[in-house]
Amino acid sequence: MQFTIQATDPESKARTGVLSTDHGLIETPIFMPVGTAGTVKAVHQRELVEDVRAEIILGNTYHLYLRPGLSVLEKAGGLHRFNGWNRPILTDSGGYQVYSLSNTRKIKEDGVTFKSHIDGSKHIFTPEGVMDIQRTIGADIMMAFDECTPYPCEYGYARTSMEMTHRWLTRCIERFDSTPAKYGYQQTLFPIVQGSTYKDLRQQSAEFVAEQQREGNAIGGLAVGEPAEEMYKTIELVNAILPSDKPRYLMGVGTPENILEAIALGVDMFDCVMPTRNARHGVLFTTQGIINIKNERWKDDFSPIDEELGGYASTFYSKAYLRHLMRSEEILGAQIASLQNLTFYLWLVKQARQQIIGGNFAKWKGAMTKKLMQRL
Ligand SMILES: CNc1nc2cc3c(=O)[nH]c(N)nc3c(CCN)c2[nH]1
Repeated sequence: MQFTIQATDPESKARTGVLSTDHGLIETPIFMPVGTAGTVKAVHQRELVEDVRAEIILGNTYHLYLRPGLSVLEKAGGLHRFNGWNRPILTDSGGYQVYSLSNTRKIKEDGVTFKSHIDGSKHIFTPEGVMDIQRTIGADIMMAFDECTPYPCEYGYARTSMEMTHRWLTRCIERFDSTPAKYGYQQTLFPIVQGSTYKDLRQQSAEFVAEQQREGNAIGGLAVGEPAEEMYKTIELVNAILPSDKPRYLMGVGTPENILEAIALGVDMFDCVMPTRNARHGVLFTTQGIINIKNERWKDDFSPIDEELGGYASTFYSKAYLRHLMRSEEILGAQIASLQNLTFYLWLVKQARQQIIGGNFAKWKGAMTKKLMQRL
């Protein structure tokens, strides 16, 4: 997998690049829609390509392992063949999902035991096991098995957790480097930096991860409730240590403001459930600001959802109509709102990319953030 940096912003750490995989090219900065169980919720593959202009989507080891399960995915020839998405896929390694979904998890040196949130069955995820699972899913980019350190936590816990994540990373690398890709195209492994919000731990973790010299690196353990300022300080610290010629993926982030700030700090890849989750609750991100479409004020506003954004749903349907659908709990409402928010997120990173190329990203960022985060 190759990463080529194209433009850099003179007044910040922002840069644009192209990530080439066996399933095609990714232009960075990029937002990756989350397709947890093999689908981006309520969105067709064709809409993801033609309206959202998504370039890479996420899958989750935890969900796909439990359902549809490895034998179905293997028989299908991997997730790309199963859901028809023939562009790049990144899969998260399951640690975070076990942490956030299964309240019966136990963390041991060997791995994490948990009960399925679906049927209560008992399972264990080990570094080796999740490498094998991600080989079977067939993601172009696989994530190392880590513990997302909870926030806040004592220094001692953060260090112990980080050190275990480092030992698990060594086991992931050994397993990954000694097992073949299953479906004829290359896969790559990204390690994940932890260390909570402790400066020295974050430095240690970033150095350990950089030493592995992998083709891309991720920053984990953020967007877990810490103040935004803590997030930004941590990103700045870690990005000063991670190699600048490799893509940097900030996991689970975030709002439009977080994303623009992190791009200025040198982050290239993002994923977040916010666009799709907020959409299902009627909270829309638009080029004019944030709209809660269920609000009375949109009752007879027949203007398009987001004229400036372009794309089918945003220009074809009115605010009043979408409000009606959401209040009626019509499935179409979730579909339209999800398309709006995902198209917006891809639009946002594309705008950032153009501003970086134009050399005025830092100036543009401030005014754009203010406009996009205002509540209409
Ligand atoms: C929403 N906030 C958030 N923080 C994360 C941290 C990790 C993290 O530290 N490790 C892993 N493996 N995943 C994370 C995720 C899931 C990303 N799709 C996170 N999401």
